[in-house]
Amino acid sequence: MSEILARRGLMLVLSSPSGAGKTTLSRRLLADDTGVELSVSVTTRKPRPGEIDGKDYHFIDRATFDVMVERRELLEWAEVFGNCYGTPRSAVEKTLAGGRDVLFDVDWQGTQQLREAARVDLVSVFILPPSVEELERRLRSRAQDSDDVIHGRMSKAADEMSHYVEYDYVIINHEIDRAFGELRAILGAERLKRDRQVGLGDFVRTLRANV
Ligand SMILES: Nc1nc2c(ncn2[C@@H]2O[C@H](COP(=O)(O)OP(=O)(O)O)[C@@H](O)[C@H]2O)c(=O)[nH]1
Ligand SMILES: Nc1ncnc2c1ncn2[C@@H]1O[C@H](COP(=O)(O)OP(=O)(O)O)[C@@H](O)[C@H]1O
Repeated sequence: MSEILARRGLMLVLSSPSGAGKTTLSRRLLADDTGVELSVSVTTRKPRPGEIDGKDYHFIDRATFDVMVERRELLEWAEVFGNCYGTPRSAVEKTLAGGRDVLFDVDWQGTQQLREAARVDLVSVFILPPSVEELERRLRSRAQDSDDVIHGRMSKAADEMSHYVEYDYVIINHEIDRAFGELRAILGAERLKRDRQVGLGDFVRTLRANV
């Protein structure tokens, strides 16, 4: 019985306009698959009701954020909707080295920076809403943002959605179970890519030697 081959961890990025469903999909994937670890971002945004410091985000002040940028402790960072967000470098490198996959919920600016830093490890997925009306309905149903914030995020949605062309895969989130099945299919296929399976050459040589 051959042991399960080791593999190199991949960087799975989910981006979408606010309200399209990336947090919902991320939480389901983390609950469903122990091989995936969330990259917990730092942000200067204030916590929303129910958000847990250290789990959803590391909530920090602007001065601390700027120090992390200066010390190059962030793999990428961006200003989004007037708040700063960034990916701490050390946790990502540790998870990838352990052969586990890292899940990122970052905007198109962060995805561009991650692609420049680690193109071969990156798998990028853009989540689209089924309609603008449904997007706004979901933002309002989430009831985590004020009317002003919702208006601001809707006004940015058109520009954000124009960046779908930069992503490897696109999921239209009509219904959450179907969208989650599609996300799992993408991850499953990407994990089986030949150049991510460490030790495949030796395994095949052994097979061929025993014919
Ligand atoms: N570049 C970058 N973007 C991030 C990071 N964390 C979150 N974001 C993005 O910032 C935007 C706002 O996130 P958030 O305030 O949680 O609102 P949400 O989109 O409604 O969930 C979203 O597009 C996120 O993908 C990060 O570490 N880096
Ligand atoms: N397919 C869907 N159908 C209906 N509601 C959805 C669907 N996907 C997500 N939602 C809901 O829409 C709201 C926004 O989803 P969320 O995951 O927070 O979006 P994002 O992280 O992209 O801003 C949440 O209340 C979530 O439960």
